[in-house]
Amino acid sequence: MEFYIDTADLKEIKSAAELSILDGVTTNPTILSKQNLPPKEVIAEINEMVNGKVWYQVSSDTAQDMISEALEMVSVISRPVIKLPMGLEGLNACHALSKEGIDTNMTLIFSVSQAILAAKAGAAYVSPYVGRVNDTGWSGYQLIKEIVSVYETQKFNTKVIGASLRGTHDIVEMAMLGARAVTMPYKIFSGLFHHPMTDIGRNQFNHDWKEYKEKLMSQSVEG
Ligand SMILES: O=C(CO)[C@@H](O)[C@H](O)[C@H](O)[C@H](O)COP(=O)(O)O
Repeated sequence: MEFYIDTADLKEIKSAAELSILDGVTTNPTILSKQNLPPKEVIAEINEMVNGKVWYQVSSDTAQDMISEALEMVSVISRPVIKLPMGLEGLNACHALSKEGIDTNMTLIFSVSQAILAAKAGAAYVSPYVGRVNDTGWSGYQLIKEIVSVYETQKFNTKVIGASLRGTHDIVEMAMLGARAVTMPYKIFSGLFHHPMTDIGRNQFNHDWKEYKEKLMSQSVEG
């Protein structure tokens, strides 16, 4: 299962990149708009910091413009994944870029039919927006389950990446439902390691170990 952080914040990326389990960084126009630098510079900096895939989402309107925008970004990324918004133009651009051997992701996926089209267009990944589906009163988990099942039945190679995830539990659900990848805000990523019982257990072990060593020391002094 691949793990990505969904951010363009360089401090967060630096800290996450220190962990060997990180597979890369995903971005979108909203995430990049929070930075005060031109997108190409931000993406190039992220690429320097990360030993993994860097995802860039095009924001042009036509397939031709999406392809040009993608190729410009690909020039500054070692392992690029180009995100294309679901729709006719996005699908055509996905097909063309995939044929050129560039990894693509169809994003803004809210239905199984969209996921099928993305796979047929050659997308390497599809991003169903789990949290946003849940927000509308439908089940994002059910959507993931159905897409994973259809991909297995049809033997599509496209990987499902759970996006718009809101908590640790979402990551566990994605793993259980068969999503091949997840992307999450830094806050969730850094929280995955922690559990209060782990902290209590570690403190207890450290305390007992210290007492044990002190006891051995005092015995050797007495002896
Ligand atoms: O689609 C991908 C990556 O495949 C993500 O970057 C995706 O854009 C983001 O996870 C979502 O836009 C975040 O959604 P939300 O938390 O704002 O609802």
